[in-house]
Amino acid sequence: MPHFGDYQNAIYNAGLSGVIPKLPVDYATLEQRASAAMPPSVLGYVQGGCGDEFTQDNNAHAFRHWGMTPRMMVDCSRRDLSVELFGMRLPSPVFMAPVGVIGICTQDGHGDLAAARASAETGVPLMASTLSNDPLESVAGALGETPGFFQLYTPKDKALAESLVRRAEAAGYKGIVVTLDTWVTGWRPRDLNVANFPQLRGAVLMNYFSDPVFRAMLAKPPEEDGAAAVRQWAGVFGKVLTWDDMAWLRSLTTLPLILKGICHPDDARRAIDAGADAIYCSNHGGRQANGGIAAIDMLPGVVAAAGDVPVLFDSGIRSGSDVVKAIALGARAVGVGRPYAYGLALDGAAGAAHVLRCLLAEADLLMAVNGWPTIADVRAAGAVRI
Ligand SMILES: Cc1cc2nc3c(=O)[nH]c(=O)nc-3n(C[C@H](O)[C@H](O)[C@H](O)COP(=O)(O)O)c2cc1C
Ligand SMILES: O=C(O)C(=O)c1ccccc1
Repeated sequence: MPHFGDYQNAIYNAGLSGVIPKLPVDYATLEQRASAAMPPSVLGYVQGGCGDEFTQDNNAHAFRHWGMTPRMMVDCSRRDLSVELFGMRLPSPVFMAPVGVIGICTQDGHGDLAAARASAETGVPLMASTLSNDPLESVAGALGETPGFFQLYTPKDKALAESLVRRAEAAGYKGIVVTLDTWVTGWRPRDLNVANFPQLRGAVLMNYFSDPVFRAMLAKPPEEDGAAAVRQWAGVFGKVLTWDDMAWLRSLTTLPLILKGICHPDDARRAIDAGADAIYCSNHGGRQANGGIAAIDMLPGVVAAAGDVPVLFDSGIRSGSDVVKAIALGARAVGVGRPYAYGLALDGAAGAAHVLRCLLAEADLLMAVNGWPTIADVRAAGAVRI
């Protein structure tokens, strides 16, 4: 049976013929390489966060304050990293978080398709953002056998929201992720200092421009008057959602409904009472609010409140060990954000696939060393504050 950890052997064996990995295997070097290669405006948008980026830094740093105790003399020669989610069996607990500018992370402007191909290649699901350079149908078409999820930014216009969800259902996505924390953009000094917001420059709006409800709002089609289409987008982008909207959100789809951005146990309980199928604990990678608490430190409270309802997690995952810690703290599945965006920027689909394979290899080998043959064993072992 192949293991994710086999990627390590593949690297060492290639070294015997003088071949070293095209991209680094660690996040710090990957980020450095991406910083040198990406256009400064795109890099600033991806790498930056809210305020002085304390929350963003803390998201990653906080993993150092959680530790795990190894167990010996356990037969870990076969490992199984698969998890069950919404009745599907996923090969690993890792997914690609929705990242709305991956379209412009590759030089050809088709980073969304490249991410979808990386998903097809690795079996790591993609959460396809509403903000995409290719229509959600084309992205779905590149996912191969790997299940995909559609992330909805709920527009002010309900008919447009419904149209996007119908399209996602028709395209075969397996769940709808509604992001709650970004109806307005957080204060992002890196972007503000260069007055750059890619969406207002017309980037990554193809799901809107291809939507019949959106197009009907325009005097002229986006192909004829791009500036007016962007203005219309800015006017319609972000609906202020309240709990009163929950019944409507739930009624939008019979697919699993996942609420992204929940960090407070009371919000988790309320979402579940109102029919959410999963809670997605995330602080948007520290891009939205510079509140200070690392997302991983809020995960245990959300997991306790959610009971049997699956909790997904992202914000600060930089390594396989981070993945394992998040699972130990109760996440059913773990999202990766910036790391795969850098992989895309440096080497397209192959770069993203490499980043994911490295994370999975490290997670698998950590489980092997620490005596946890399955994800259930990781969860049972737990993690402690150090
Ligand atoms: C450049 C960028 C764009 C993002 N766009 C979206 C988006 O369109 N929808 C969404 O729900 N989250 C979006 N996110 C947030 C990610 O889904 C995720 O919460 C975050 O990246 C996790 O933190 P990490 O990048 O530090 O791992 C974006 C994040 C980044 C870095
Ligand atoms: O950049 C982001 O994090 C993001 O998701 C977003 C999307 C649209 C408007 C503002 C922020």
